[in-house]
Amino acid sequence: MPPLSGPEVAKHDNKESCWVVIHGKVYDVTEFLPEHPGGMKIILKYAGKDATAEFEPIHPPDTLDKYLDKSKHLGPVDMNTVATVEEVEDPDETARQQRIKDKPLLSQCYNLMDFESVAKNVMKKTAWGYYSSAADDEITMRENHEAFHRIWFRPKILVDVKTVDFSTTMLGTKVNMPFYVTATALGKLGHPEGEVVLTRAAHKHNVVQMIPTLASCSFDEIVDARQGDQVQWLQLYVNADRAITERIVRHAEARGCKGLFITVDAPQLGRREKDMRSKFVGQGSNVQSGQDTDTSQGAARAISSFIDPSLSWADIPWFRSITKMPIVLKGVQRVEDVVKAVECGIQGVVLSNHGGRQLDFAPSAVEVLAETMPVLRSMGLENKIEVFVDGGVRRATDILKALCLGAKGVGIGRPFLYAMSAYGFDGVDRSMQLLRDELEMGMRLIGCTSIDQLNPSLIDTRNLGSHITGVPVDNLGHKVYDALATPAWKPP
Ligand SMILES: Cc1cc2c(cc1C)[n+](S(=O)(=O)[O-])c1c(=O)[nH]c(=O)nc-1n2C[C@H](O)[C@H](O)[C@H](O)COP(=O)(O)O
Repeated sequence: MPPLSGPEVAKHDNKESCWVVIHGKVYDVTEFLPEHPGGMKIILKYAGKDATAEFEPIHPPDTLDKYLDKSKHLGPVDMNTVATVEEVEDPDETARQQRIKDKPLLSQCYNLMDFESVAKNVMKKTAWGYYSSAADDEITMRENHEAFHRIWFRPKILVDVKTVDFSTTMLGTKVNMPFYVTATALGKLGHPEGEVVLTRAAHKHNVVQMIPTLASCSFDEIVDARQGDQVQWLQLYVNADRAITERIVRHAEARGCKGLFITVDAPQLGRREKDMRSKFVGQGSNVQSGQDTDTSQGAARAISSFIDPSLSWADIPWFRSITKMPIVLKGVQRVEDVVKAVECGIQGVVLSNHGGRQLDFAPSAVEVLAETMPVLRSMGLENKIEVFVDGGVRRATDILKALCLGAKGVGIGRPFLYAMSAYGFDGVDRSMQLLRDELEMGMRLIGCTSIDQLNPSLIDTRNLGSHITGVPVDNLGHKVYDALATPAWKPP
């Protein structure tokens, strides 16, 4: 059968008959329109045209094979005859391209915040809006980082610190540094290759990568990018259709994942206004024409309608029945739930508030950690469960403070996304090298030569719980902090 022609495809450009072109193939998405989590508008914008550029960053390549009935796969099209959506000349985009050309040299990035600063300038609005956004007033996102500033060290002196070793183990895996690449969705919003860039950097530095359910790359692409005995964990959003969840978990175990991290702080994805705004701005033409644009759908809300809000402790035995992987609950926010996790036979928890992207005014992970570890020790449970933290970690001193409090390891999210978005693999590689250098310096200066020497006596947490205490001015953080991304309207 000869390929379809562009004019033929262009006839199907409405709600009654909607065909799109993706990677040179035609798909009839008419019946799917009302089910699209991102709403109908964004598909109809590309009806009868080539939608590849819009589709690619948000959807893993196997999405259509997995979720669109084969009868709707209409076959190849002659791409020379296909209309594209003429993007109106966007002066902002022209200016962004110039900022990319003018960005600092990679060697001029000296810390994780430097990458955030560059990323803010070079990323597309939608990508920056999605990565940098957090819930409501973003108080918890800022508190995550500021809480570390309320912890001070009590360093030891005259310790032979000639040789320092900051390797450790996490869920039985030996890693070179006590942090891992945590799960963050939609990697291709920041870099055309997406999460496999993080896979390569994690391999080079022998740290673990947590594969997100909502990755832009397919799960198998990310696993196939693994090298040697590199270890990966799976982050799971539980689907209301448990058969789909079971299939995902069993496949991850079969592909060699060494941990199942069930995200428990997101029965519904949080309300992230920068994400919503930038999605709104992303449909700028609607704004200019005064058309009503669906602003209820940031990227987050649009891609997460499958998540099951009914997930509960009652589901834990079922999870234990379908996998032998260690199970970790990601997004635990109070010590009572850590104790309950131990009672349920769970191997680990990540104390986390999702980078502030869920419940605003949730406590910082490090504050929950300071509350949790003494209780576990008093109950003789500290060795029954591995406790990880994530959120706001931007310095090796943040990592060392968490380990002194008793954390097994630390997850890092946005910094690696920003490094990837600004400089690709080289950016993530340098960010991990910078953390390595800071870890070595930090261990030496607090007088420790190995991770097992880190303990609560090396820190002063008396102010940790006082949220109104004056904290050192976080100049770097304030400089890059972006309260509004780009407002959907120009203030008068
Ligand atoms: C920055 C970011 C975080 C996301 C994230 C996406 C981005 C862009 N996404 S989200 O779209 O649903 O919100 C996920 C996710 O897929 N699953 C998850 O468990 N955590 C998700 N998180 C939370 C992440 O795993 C860490 O908890 C958080 O990033 C730690 O804070 P920092 O960014 O300050 O390191």
